[in-house]
Amino acid sequence: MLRDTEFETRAAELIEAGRFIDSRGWVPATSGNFSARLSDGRIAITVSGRHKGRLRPEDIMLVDAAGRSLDGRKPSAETLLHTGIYRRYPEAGAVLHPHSPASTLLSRLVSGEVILEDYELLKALAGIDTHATRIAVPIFPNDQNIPRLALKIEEYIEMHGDIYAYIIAGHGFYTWGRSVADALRHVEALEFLFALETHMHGVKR
Ligand SMILES: CSCCC(=O)C(=O)COP(=O)(O)O
Ligand SMILES: [Zn+2]
Repeated sequence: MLRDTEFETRAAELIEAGRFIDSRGWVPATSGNFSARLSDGRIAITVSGRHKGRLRPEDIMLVDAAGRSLDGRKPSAETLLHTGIYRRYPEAGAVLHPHSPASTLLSRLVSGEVILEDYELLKALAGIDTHATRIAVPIFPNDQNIPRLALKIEEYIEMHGDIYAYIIAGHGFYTWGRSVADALRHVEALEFLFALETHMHGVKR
């Protein structure tokens, strides 16, 4: 059988990203999910329920652009959030979803949206070249009905324009990038900024 080298390369990148994200404590107890889009439109995504810091090659599977399993296994319960992002952002090559403490806590302190502005680290986000930037990260109420949540997110972007990330309240956040490395840089930068915002809320109280 022919080897699917692009799939294997992306899977290896997702496994490495998972190790890093777990080393920071951002995917505890099997939480989180990761994906990368291949050049033919198929999506490499984590199998549901696996520990994302201890992924093996067999823990990454393939779905089509609509999120249907291509090998009979069960993809992430949140696959439709990944496919929604890929549909909206044709340049996106990877989506990462950590259950990070700062994003989760911040969503308890702030409702509606988190505003990030005047931080040098905003320049870690693709296309931003000055700290004098203001971005809104929307916070959506958590929902066990993933198709409904995906639709809500799609409608928000349709109405408000492009975003870099979104938080699901009491749950975690989603961000993406052209490559796994880009998406991982976004995860790291955003989690740092969410932590600062969380501390600032404590200081202001
Ligand atoms: C134990 S975390 C609950 C499910 C979740 O939010 C998550 O990110 C992991 O689900 P998956 O099906 O992708 O393993
Ligand atoms: Zn989750």
